[in-house]
Amino acid sequence: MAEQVDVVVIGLGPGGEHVAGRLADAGLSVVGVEAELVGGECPYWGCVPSKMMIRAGNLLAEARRVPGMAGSTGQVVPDWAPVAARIRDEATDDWNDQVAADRLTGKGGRLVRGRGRLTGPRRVAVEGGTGDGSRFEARLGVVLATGSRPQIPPVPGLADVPYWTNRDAVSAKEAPRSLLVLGGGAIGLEVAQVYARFGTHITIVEAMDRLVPGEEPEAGALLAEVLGREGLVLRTGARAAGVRHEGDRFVLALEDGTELTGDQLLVATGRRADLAGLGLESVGLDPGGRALAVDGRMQAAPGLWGVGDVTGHGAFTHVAMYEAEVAIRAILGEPGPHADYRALPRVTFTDPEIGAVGLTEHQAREKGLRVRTGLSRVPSSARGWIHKAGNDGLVKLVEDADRGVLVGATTAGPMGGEVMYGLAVAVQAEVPVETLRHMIFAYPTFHRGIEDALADLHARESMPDGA
Ligand SMILES: Cc1cc2nc3c(=O)[nH]c(=O)nc-3n(C[C@H](O)[C@H](O)[C@H](O)COP(=O)(O)OP(=O)(O)OC[C@H]3O[C@@H](n4cnc5c(N)ncnc54)[C@H](O)[C@@H]3O)c2cc1C
Ligand SMILES: NC(=O)c1ccc[n+]([C@@H]2O[C@H](COP(=O)([O-])OP(=O)(O)OC[C@H]3O[C@@H](n4cnc5c(N)ncnc54)[C@H](O)[C@@H]3O)[C@@H](O)[C@H]2O)c1
Repeated sequence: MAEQVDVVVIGLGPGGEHVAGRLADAGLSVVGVEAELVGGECPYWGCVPSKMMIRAGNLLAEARRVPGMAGSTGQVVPDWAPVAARIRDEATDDWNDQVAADRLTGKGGRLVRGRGRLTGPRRVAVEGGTGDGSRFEARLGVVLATGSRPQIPPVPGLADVPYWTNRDAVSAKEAPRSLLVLGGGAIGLEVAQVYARFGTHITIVEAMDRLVPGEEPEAGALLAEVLGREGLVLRTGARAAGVRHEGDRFVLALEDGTELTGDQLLVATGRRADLAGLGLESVGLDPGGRALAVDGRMQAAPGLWGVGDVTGHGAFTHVAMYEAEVAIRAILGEPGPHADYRALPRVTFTDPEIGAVGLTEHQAREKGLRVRTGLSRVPSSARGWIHKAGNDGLVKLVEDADRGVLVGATTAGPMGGEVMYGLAVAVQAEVPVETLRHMIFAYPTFHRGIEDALADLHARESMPDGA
């Protein structure tokens, strides 16, 4: 017999936990089903521990910038032990989710441990865990918030070697002597730069012709220059032909015949939703898709919603939380806008940070917009010049020239992610570029680079093609 409840949430990462907690708070009877840890990837193996690592790596880099700027530091001696200890004790409670589980039950939600699967419209079965065999019928419906998992490329031999994913990279007890990194995107670059700062010899292999290929080419070029200066070996436009594990070493063969070796191999080649096993076919949906298709209110089918990485709108905690809010409103029957991704912000927390919002120049041109861009460099700004060591960065603006509004922007540099915020407002609210150009920008902030980029944009207005 299926137990009657109001809502079942399958997967309690940032998106699912938020939906379950808010709906329980609102007085609904809510069951949250979780196969691993309540809280999901972000707090235990993603955002939080990786940003603790980055904080530590950045401290080392700043200390190394002292000579010539503020005296001498003697020698900075990196030690991974306090980083690993912070991640174990402060971030993850040694990968124990009791605090998060109590947070949900404290709001009146019920936690069922196990793997959830749809068995029909508004029906869920749980397998494994302490909830094994439970059956639920959800009066209002089911929310799928099952996240994503690493996408492992079909490189010959890869499946047979003990490669690292993000989970191993954030839970390592010591920094490896050398690390091969497959993938020059967000995870690969954040992790690679940290470990390099702790003395690990890094080689990054990226299939596309530049780093962070989803972002502006100027951002990729900037990171390549900085990381190269810091001693990381970069192989862009390189395809892996095979992997083997010999003794304790990984050997990564590239298509051009080069063989790279390392003590560890991190595979960071993207993440994707795993729809198989969720029982989507029982509600007439395709379990073979790349992501769960949802409408503007996060609805995938009558009585079925999806939030977070599973929807494929951008694998970010802030997207999961945003989509959770949209779904919560839909389930509670509250008014509010549909999901809107025009000003989707993202930050790659390398040093320099790469902040970005909305469309890149390429994406804007692909959409058929008449595009004009403006660029400024952080070292040429007053604050960048004062900052000196570690001042690499740029601001790039992408304007829809016909409408006179920004549709995208990139802010790379010290605190690049924070500098992006004002531009996110401009993209979201469609603030006219003319209005932005006549604002007062505080002196000498990093965000004054936006004023310089706006001036560059204006200067290009008189050019023949406006580009
Ligand atoms: C190394 C790394 C760094 C990151 N850094 C950032 C960052 O700085 N900023 C940022 O915004 N994002 C970052 N992300 C991305 C972020 O972690 C994810 O976007 C976010 O966790 C997605 O939340 P979610 O709720 O969709 O899913 P997840 O966090 O993936 O959680 C899904 C949950 O569902 C559970 N589950 C899956 N299937 C079932 C099932 N059938 N039954 C029951 N439970 C199930 C899983 O066990 C998991 O707990 C990072 C990711 C990684 C890997
Ligand atoms: N700061 C953040 O917000 C943050 C940090 C880490 C992860 N994340 C999220 O997690 C997602 C996954 O991160 P990721 O770095 O794994 O993915 P990614 O999509 O950011 O980067 C993957 C990279 O691997 C490359 N690649 C793919 N196949 C390859 C192959 N066979 N050989 C060599 N290179 C290959 C791709 O061209 C791409 O550059 C991100 O897209 C992001 O949404 C966010």
